[in-house]
Amino acid sequence: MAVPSGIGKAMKHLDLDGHDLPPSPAPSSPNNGRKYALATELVYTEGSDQYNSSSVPIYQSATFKGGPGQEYDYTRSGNPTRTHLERHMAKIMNANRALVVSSGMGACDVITRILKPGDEVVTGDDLYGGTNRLLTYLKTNGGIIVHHVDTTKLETVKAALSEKTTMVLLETPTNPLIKIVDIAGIAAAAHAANPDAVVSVDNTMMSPYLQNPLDLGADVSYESGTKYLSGHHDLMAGIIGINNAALGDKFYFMINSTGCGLAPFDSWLLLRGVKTLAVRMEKQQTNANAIASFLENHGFKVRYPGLKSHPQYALHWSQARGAGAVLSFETGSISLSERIVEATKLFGISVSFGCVNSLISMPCRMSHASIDPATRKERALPEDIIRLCVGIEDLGDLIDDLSQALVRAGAVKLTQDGFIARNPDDAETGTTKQVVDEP
Ligand SMILES: Cc1ncc(COP(=O)(O)O)c(C=O)c1O
Ligand SMILES: N[C@@H](CCSC[C@H](N)C(=O)O)C(=O)O
Repeated sequence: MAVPSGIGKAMKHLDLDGHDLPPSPAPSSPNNGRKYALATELVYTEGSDQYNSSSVPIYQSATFKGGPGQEYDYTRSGNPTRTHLERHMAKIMNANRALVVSSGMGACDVITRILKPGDEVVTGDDLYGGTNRLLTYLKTNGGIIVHHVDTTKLETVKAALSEKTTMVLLETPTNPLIKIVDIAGIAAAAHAANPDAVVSVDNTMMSPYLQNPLDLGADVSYESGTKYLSGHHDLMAGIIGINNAALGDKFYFMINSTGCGLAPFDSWLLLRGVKTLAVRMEKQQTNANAIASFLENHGFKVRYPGLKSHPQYALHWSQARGAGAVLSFETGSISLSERIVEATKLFGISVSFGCVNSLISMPCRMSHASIDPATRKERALPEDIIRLCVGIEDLGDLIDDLSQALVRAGAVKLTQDGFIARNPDDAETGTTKQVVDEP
């Protein structure tokens, strides 16, 4: 079968020792030839096969015949379906090049593999548990110095930066405390401290539909494609977007060397998912906004950048186009939080987010359980925090589900007007402002 026109162009790739490598996906052109609004670009792809197939074929082949000089030889090194996805992702991430790998953590691994013993990393004090786990491993086994600081405070970040800082790793909004980090401010400060510092932003909580870190001065934008990009929790993927060609080549070298490039079928599935990102995200954030207001109006401390009460509301909206669909709130009691989580029906108890169906979780028991309790306490991660990931279901059904769960758990009571009100005096639940249970 002929290689689809428009997919991949042969280019020479040298490995780090200067040897020829099999051809890798070509970087897309600067500015990516974006012609339309983002919602259109998500759907619109150029290049097809000799049959003008509307959906790019799945090149389910490990090898390609032909010998030296051909565009593809082995799927670990490059595959037409993956190339098509990488071109598409580069376009929507405003990147010169995108690389797709087997998971979000795979992307983080590829990026951090450029670190050497003695290098310093500045990162946040609220991070996805898996990212924290990888950084802890690098600190313990790789001789990397990792500074966890409050990245919401530019001065604190500046104090941690130096000419020894080789990487800055940011999340914004952070998972799960939904803290906002000034991408442009930190990128400028990092590059002032060390012009070669690689500023990497984990964009998982926003997706390229809502935020483009490369436009704000980041060197690398990466994310878990397992979340919003795929949208259906049916695949794992990680995406890395870069503008710097040399950095892109280093990352490609790591991907080819370690074999973590995304498989053809998953590449195809992700391409399909990305096409509906705009409609899913719009509906998800409309629902999330309403749910955040509903909870806030009933006395809960809600963390969501769509709420004016968010302490960094203005900063968030200066760098993003929406609030996303993940919010967290506290109840004041671990056992109360557990009862709420167990009482919902539409909100499924599960890790992850960005999916069409709504999810509920207790991060300290689930997504962030790998951060030891002492560190969670030190970093002020509340043990009772509940995270909601809002899907595309009917808003009325979602609010009804949450309402009945809050009532059944004893967190609220129905007033004469039929409204739900907080019930802080409930003796059985003890819903005080303090966390009363031991972790
Ligand atoms: C913010 C964030 N970054 C990265 C990851 C890692 O992604 P993956 O699960 O696809 O490895 C996750 C979740 O797992 C996440 O929540
Ligand atoms: N057992 C997994 C937990 C995955 S958490 C997935 C997602 N990032 C989230 O925040 O929910 C692990 O240990 O990594």
